[in-house]
Amino acid sequence: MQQHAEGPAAMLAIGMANPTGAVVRQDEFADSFFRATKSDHLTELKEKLKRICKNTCIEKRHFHLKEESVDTHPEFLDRELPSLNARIDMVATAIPKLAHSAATKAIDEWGRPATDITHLVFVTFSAVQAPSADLQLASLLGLRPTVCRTILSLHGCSGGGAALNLAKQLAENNQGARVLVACSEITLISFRAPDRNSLVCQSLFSDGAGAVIVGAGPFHEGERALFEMVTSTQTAIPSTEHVLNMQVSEAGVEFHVGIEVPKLIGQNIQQCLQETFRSAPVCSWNDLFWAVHPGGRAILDNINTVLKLEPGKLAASRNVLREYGNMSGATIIFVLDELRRRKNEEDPLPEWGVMLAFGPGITIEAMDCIADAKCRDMADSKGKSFRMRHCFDVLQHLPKWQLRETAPKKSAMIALDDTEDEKEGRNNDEPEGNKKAKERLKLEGEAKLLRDKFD
Ligand SMILES: CC(C)(COP(=O)(O)OP(=O)(O)OC[C@H]1O[C@@H](n2cnc3c(N)ncnc32)[C@H](O)[C@@H]1OP(=O)(O)O)[C@@H](O)C(=O)NCCC(=O)NCCSC(=O)CC(=O)O
Repeated sequence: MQQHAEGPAAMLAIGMANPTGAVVRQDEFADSFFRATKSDHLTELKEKLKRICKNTCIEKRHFHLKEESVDTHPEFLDRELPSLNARIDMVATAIPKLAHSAATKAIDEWGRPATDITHLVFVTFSAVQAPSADLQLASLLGLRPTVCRTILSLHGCSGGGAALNLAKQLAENNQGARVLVACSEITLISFRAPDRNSLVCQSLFSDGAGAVIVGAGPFHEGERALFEMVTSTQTAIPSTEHVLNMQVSEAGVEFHVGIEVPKLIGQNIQQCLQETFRSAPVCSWNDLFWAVHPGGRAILDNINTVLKLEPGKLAASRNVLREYGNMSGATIIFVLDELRRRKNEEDPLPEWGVMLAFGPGITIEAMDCIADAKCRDMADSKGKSFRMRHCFDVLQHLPKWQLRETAPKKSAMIALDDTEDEKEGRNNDEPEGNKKAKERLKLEGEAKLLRDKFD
């Protein structure tokens, strides 16, 4: 395998799945949950959960665990009883099976054999044994025995973002690599009886799996770039480890979600985005499409307010929250799927956008992405002409002072279109050094023209 691929990685196919165990309407959740956990006598807690559920903007959630199965596991309801082994036994087959449903859909859409997958990045917070669900998934899908597997555990809701980030690095640094990202989350590992601190988690979390095929050029005939993955960053908000975390104990996995999570994300999101878009500044956040992990309604509301987003900008996230709840790391893949379906509808999506996921730490995974019809058949266009046009679009809208600061740097990173090379009589056999020097001269010329226009 050669070291580097051609150009940035792209998401080539997406698949999702939910367990068939139970679909619970949010307005019936408190009754069902208190009945299953034999907690109906805790009337105050139940009323509070009902109030919280009303404000989540969730309509229904999918679960692997059926209400009647709780009866056979009294240890799930009593913190003093060890329950980790029973939980692990139950999720050991369910997690890879759910991942398999999502991955099969992604592979079908991709249209190539599963044996062409070179890397598997598996995400789950239920992986507390080895070998784990990643090996089972590889076997269920019939992947090659040489497939390079990595499992990301306990990344919580940022797991999907972290896996896509890693898949981008793998695809870009290994020519010909095709990476399967699979996130499979089942809340059974953390299911427990209600208490004051866990009500918010109980009102939000649900089960689901998402899968994405990631690859970089050269692309095979028929491969389409749904989202080109441009720049990714991971930011830990300092001193917030105590605010959002997960603990594994004999009683299963316990989430701690502090009340200050939405506020902290709101306070730090601008700075995080500025880092992601450092080499390609954005005129207005409203120029982008948004794929945001819907951790909770209040998180989306805060992001909306802080970034002054127009109504509807977070519609894909809100829709996924409404239909499925918070499926932890898998949720961001559902949001990306929702967006790619929207981009085919009448109201076109902006070409450039950002994906955001949040997890323990508090960690923010961010990636700027390009969703554009012209990039879809990258086997022909390699997406280069789009990036060039896009960068100059951005430059044209920058204020004068920012243009002066940015234009030379910006232009230096723009790749030239092959067809432009041909038009100007450039020859592919020309020495690399000559070609680069000519590119630089041309780009500097174009940047100067733009600067002159604004001066
Ligand atoms: C849950 C909500 C929809 C509830 O909406 P409301 O409009 O009712 O909000 P509210 O603030 O008035 O809260 C209602 C009641 O819940 C309590 N409350 C709110 N958040 C709480 C929390 N995190 N822990 C404990 N209690 C909490 C409030 O004190 C209040 O109690 P009282 O009524 O007694 O005054 C919203 O608060 C929300 O979206 N919060 C964000 C949830 C979040 O942090 N999600 C991230 C999940 S973790 C994730 O996504 C990443 C990961 O897992 O890694």
